[in-house]
Amino acid sequence: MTNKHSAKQVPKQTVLNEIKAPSLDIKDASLRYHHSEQYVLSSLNMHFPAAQWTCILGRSGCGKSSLLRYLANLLVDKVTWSGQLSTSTNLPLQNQIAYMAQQDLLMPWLSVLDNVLLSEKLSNKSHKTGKQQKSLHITKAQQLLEQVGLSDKIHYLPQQLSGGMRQRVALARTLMQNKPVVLMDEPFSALDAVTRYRLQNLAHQLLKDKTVVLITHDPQEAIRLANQLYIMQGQPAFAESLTVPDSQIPRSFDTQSASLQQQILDRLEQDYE
Ligand SMILES: Nc1ncnc2c1ncn2[C@@H]1O[C@H](COP(=O)(O)OP(=O)(O)OP(=O)(O)O)[C@@H](O)[C@H]1O
Repeated sequence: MTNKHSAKQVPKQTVLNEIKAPSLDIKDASLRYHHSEQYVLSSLNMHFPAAQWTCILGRSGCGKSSLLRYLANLLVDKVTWSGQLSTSTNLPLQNQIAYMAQQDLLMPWLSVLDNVLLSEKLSNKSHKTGKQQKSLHITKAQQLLEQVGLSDKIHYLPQQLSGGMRQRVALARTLMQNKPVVLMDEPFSALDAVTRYRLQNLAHQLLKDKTVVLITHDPQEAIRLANQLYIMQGQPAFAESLTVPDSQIPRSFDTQSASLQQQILDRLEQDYE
């Protein structure tokens, strides 16, 4: 077991996208932003099973993004964290993670294609990549853009796209990274219902072997995709696990999922009282 973002070095030759997806465990954790007296998270216990989808729901402002950003190593020097964060592999977590933020974070001066290729380009700067490898990356990026329905927009700049299209570019960029752990913060929120439905299916198919943590405000989305479902509630927030139906994912809506949806809404409503 490895403790959180440990300084252990990954061997240079290690190809991260070939690493088996790890499970993640959080034990009795708390998180507080520096310059704030309030804890955002407290007594947090969560288990993200290897190669499965964990969905997290919770009232706006309860700390879901803070948790994901901490896991993505984006809150260094900004928060005080206590508690245990461990993974089932002996590798630093930060090298295993692809993170898709709530805002698409696309580079405005880069084309859609170059935005999707960005992480490859950055890593190519440190590891020399041959022409053949580069052209494989471009083909893969084009395929992903086709799968998210943007093959006719690959040379557009982000400002020429709608919010939902930008979200699809961000999804393609996340898939392109091919990391064993994928953290997604409301990845489908700006999409129309049918595009959302299709991209949920696509993401599920393409992220089959990954450990996925997905934040959503949509109970139906969580029910469709979750192997494991948490509701974060309280202030500071803790996480409660809810049992999901033992059915194939992505789930179709049936009486069992309707009853889970009611349970989720009841829990969420309680948190506003
Ligand atoms: N950089 C920061 N410094 C101080 N406090 C912060 C910072 N970022 C977030 N917070 C506070 O942490 C709490 C949790 O915010 P967070 O964005 O994690 O919530 P959330 O559950 O993701 O909300 P939403 O569903 O609206 O995205 C909020 O009270 C917020 O004001």
